[in-house]
Formats: sequence, C-alpha cells, structure tokens
Amino acid sequence: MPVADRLVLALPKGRILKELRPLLTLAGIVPEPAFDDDKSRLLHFATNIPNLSIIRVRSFDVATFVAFGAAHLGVAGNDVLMEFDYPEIYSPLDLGIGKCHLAVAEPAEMIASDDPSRWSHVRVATKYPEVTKRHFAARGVQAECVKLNGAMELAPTLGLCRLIVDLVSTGSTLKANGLEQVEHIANVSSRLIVNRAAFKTRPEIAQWIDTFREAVNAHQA
Ligand SMILES: Nc1ncnc2c1ncn2[C@@H]1O[C@H](COP(=O)(O)OP(=O)(O)OP(=O)(O)O)[C@@H](O)[C@H]1O
Ligand SMILES: O=P(O)(O)OC[C@H]1O[C@H](OP(=O)(O)OP(=O)(O)O)[C@H](O)[C@@H]1O
Repeated sequence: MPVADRLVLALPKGRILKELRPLLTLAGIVPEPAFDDDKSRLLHFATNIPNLSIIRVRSFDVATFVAFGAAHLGVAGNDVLMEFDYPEIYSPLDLGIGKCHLAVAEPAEMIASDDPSRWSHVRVATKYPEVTKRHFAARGVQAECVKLNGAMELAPTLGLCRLIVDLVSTGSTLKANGLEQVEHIANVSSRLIVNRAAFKTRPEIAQWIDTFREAVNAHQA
C-alpha cells in the first residue's frame, strides 16, 4: 500500500484509549499486538485494515496532528477542541466516552467570603488558558493564566493562584485537595475528528464516520 493512500487515525494515550478500545473493536479495527503492549516504544501501528494505521500521541497533540493533516482522523475531547479552536478540524461524532466537565474551582474555605460577581481580574492555574480567558472575558473579567500541564489542584494550596480551571468527573480530586467547584464552563466528551480538507478528497473518511456511528450505537445499546 503506497504511503500516500494510507489513512492515519490519531488516538490519545491514557484514559480515553481504555474507553475507546471496545469502540475500535466494534468498528472492526484490530491494531497490531504492540498497540496493547505498554512496554512497546512503537508510536505508529499497522491494523488489520490495509490502508489504515494508528498513531498514539498525547491528547492535545491529536488535535494538532489532525489540524495539520498529518493524521486524517482522530479522537479528542471537546475540551481540547475548545482550547485550540482549529478551523481545519471537523468533529462530526460524539463518541459518548470521556465524559466530564470543565469547571472553575477555588479553596472551599474561601467560598463564603468570596463574591465572583465582584471579580475584575483573576489569576488562574490551568491547562486551558484560551478557554479560561474566553470564559472570564465573556463577563468582562480579565484572566491571567498560569499554564500547568497537570496537578493544578496543588496551585491554590501553595499560593500560586486562588482559582483553577480543570476537568471534573467524580469531584474526588477537587475534594481531596480542599477545593470546590464555583462555576461550570462546559460539558466534555470525546469526539471523532477529521481533517476538513482530507474529508473532501478521501471518500473513505465518510465511510469511517458511518462505521464509528454504528459502533457507538451498538456500544450504547
Ligand atoms: N476525570 C476524567 N473523566 C473523564 N474524562 C476525562 C477525565 N480527565 C480527562 N478526561 C478526558 O480525557 C482527555 C485526556 O485526559 P488525560 O488527563 O488522560 O490526559 P493526560 O493523559 O493527562 O494528557 P497528556 O496527554 O497531557 O498526558 C481529556 O482531554 C478529557 O477529554
Ligand atoms: O473529578 P475526578 O473524577 O477526580 O477527575 C478529575 C481529574 O481527572 C483529570 O486528571 P487525570 O486523572 O487525568 O490526571 P492528570 O492530572 O495527569 O491530567 C483532571 O485533570 C482532574 O485532575
């Protein structure tokens, strides 16, 4: 199979991959064995479909690979899509996995004495500076963002900032770190994403969207 004919599917490492695994099977995609071997250092995997290969990258990088056309399809949370807002990405299908929400949180002991309607400038630790700035700017509040790549829940306790914007699912990470949600920003789930230019020129992409839609329906049935 000439490389130019091959479709590349970009998948995130970590928790989404675990939830995605049954959907891949239902879609009839069987990656080569190294894909399921945590010790393997391989990043690009063949599948049982001759013209489809898989790359495994960090969740934020899935969007970048697809936006630049280096991968044709991918799976990313809409938290990532909101942060980058790439016009080159089309996200036609909610996969119904990776469900959580983006929220603003602050130390529980500060909530009683704080009035969010009086904020004019806030400092926020987050992995999502663009989403955070937009969220606060919508009501005229200027957000100074400190970019962290994980463990933002530590930031208020150590005096880096008072607020964080992060993903919340069960709420146990916030609770364990003495924080409470004060605002809901957006619901999050994982989406099948495609490169818009590739979608126009590669008819197989529309077929894959249908296949994944059927897999999602079968998974949820
Ligand atoms: N607690 C959660 N519950 C459900 N979905 C989540 C949760 N946390 C993250 N997600 C979803 O999974 C995606 C990947 O998040 P995760 O925290 O696993 O990334 P990560 O592995 O820490 O990222 P990185 O690629 O930076 O290592 C997020 O973009 C979001 O869509
Ligand atoms: O509400 P909860 O159920 O506690 O989930 C929320 C946590 O999940 C995510 O982190 P993750 O576990 O992916 O680790 P990370 O900090 O490495 O991103 C997120 O960043 C929160 O810390």
